[in-house]
Amino acid sequence: MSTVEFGGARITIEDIWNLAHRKSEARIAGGDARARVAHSAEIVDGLVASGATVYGITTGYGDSCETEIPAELVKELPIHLTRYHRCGMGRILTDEETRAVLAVRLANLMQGWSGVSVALVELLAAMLQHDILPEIPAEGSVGASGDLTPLSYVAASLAGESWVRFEGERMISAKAFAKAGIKPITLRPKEALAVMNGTAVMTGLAALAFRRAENLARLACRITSMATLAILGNPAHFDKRLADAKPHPGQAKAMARIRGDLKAYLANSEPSRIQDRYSIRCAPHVIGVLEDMLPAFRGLIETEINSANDNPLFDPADGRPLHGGHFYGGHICFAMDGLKTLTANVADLLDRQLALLVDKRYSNGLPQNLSGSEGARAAINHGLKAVQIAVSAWTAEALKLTMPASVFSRSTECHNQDKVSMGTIAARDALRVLELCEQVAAASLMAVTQGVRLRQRAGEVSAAMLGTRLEAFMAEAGAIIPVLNGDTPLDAALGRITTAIRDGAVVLDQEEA
Ligand SMILES: N[C@@H](Cc1ccc(O)cc1)C(=O)O
Repeated sequence: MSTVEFGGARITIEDIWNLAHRKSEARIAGGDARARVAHSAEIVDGLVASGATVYGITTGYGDSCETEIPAELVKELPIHLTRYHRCGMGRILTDEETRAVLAVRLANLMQGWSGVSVALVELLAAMLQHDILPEIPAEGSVGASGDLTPLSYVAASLAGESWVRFEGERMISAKAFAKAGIKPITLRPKEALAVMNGTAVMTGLAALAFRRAENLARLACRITSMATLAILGNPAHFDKRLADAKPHPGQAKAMARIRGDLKAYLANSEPSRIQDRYSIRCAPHVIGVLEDMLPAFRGLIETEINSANDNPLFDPADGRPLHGGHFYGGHICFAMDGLKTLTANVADLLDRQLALLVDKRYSNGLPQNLSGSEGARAAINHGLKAVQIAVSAWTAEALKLTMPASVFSRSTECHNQDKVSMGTIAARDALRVLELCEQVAAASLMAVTQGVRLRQRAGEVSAAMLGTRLEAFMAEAGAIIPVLNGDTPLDAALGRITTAIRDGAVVLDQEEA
């Protein structure tokens, strides 16, 4: 297993993905990184000893920042923060999502600006190593004192309170730690705030959503190539000269992938129509917007991962507390609002392609509903009729969720948090939209594969037209995509294909021709 080192090089989305899927192991870097963290904790110790007034250490939280905490109660303040914030509701984050959240928070705290101890970051790393996963309810964050409520479950579990999942069982974290041979910590001044007052939930979810969107963009190109072949469409729509004439790089990339897939088809066929409908001809223009925005989204997500985003921060140079608002998740919110709109548009594109494929009036000779049934029994078989209806439902649901979350800011917490990001809602929406998009992509994959198979059976697509790349894909995808010659329930197969897409197991050999 590879290692992701925290406190060393910049942490990437791929690092978070690999940790979330247990393909990598977390480790705290030695030397400077630990020293940085230790120094930050010493700054807090010094401030407490000096009797200085520091927000969240010697004051109440949020709007209660003018309440002074009696010196003898300063130590007790942190655990209170973890307790009163544990009012989360909704679904519990999945194992992958929870690991992503832990990993992002670890990356944030390792910056050395947050005043936490080495023991705390080591315990967070140990939770990842032992796979002790706090139960984090998804709802209750406005995304701008960071993710206070969901992260309170992480802070509480570090202190031995609150539920975790460990070795397939649900238990209080202290018990899981004992089983794993590690110890909970007593949260020191500032530590609960440092864990909770930041953007790690939305950012962890965003990292996962990003990877899935990236896969979806590639897959949508392959599905478009297969759909073009299935309707015997015109591969010249993806000509390099067209790409050069309007050179958005992401769009050009999508065009190049499709062109690469259809090289053999272009060389060995005559187009049936001078121009195909937009869902084919403009596919690179839909997928391309997503492709063009992904690098920008990556930049926003990775900057957030590699940032200190709580409050207050402590200047490592002179130990001064810096009171600011870095817990505000506006960048992640916009990335996720954008991502969900762009991915839902891809689902819509695939839904329209499927509408062409199942309809005899538009499919250029494919059987109605792509049914593979022949002879007298064809009358009782309905092919992918219901699958197409379902795809329309999934697409509509995805499109409905594209309402931007960021515009729903509302003043809360006695008007201390009077402008908030709602980034966590945007990230959750994005994941749900992706789930629906992956279902649409699974059904589309099933349909285009069926379409090409039917053409092969009818002798209308030869091996020369298919080319080696699509032939290999047909063989590989064929392992999970059933041949549909008669009506049969397709839910289990769709479930398997969807899971393979979500986990990145549908590997595409794409050449950008
Ligand atoms: N820490 C936030 C506010 C906050 C923290 C905890 C709360 O319960 C409420 C608000 C700030 O810096 O303003």
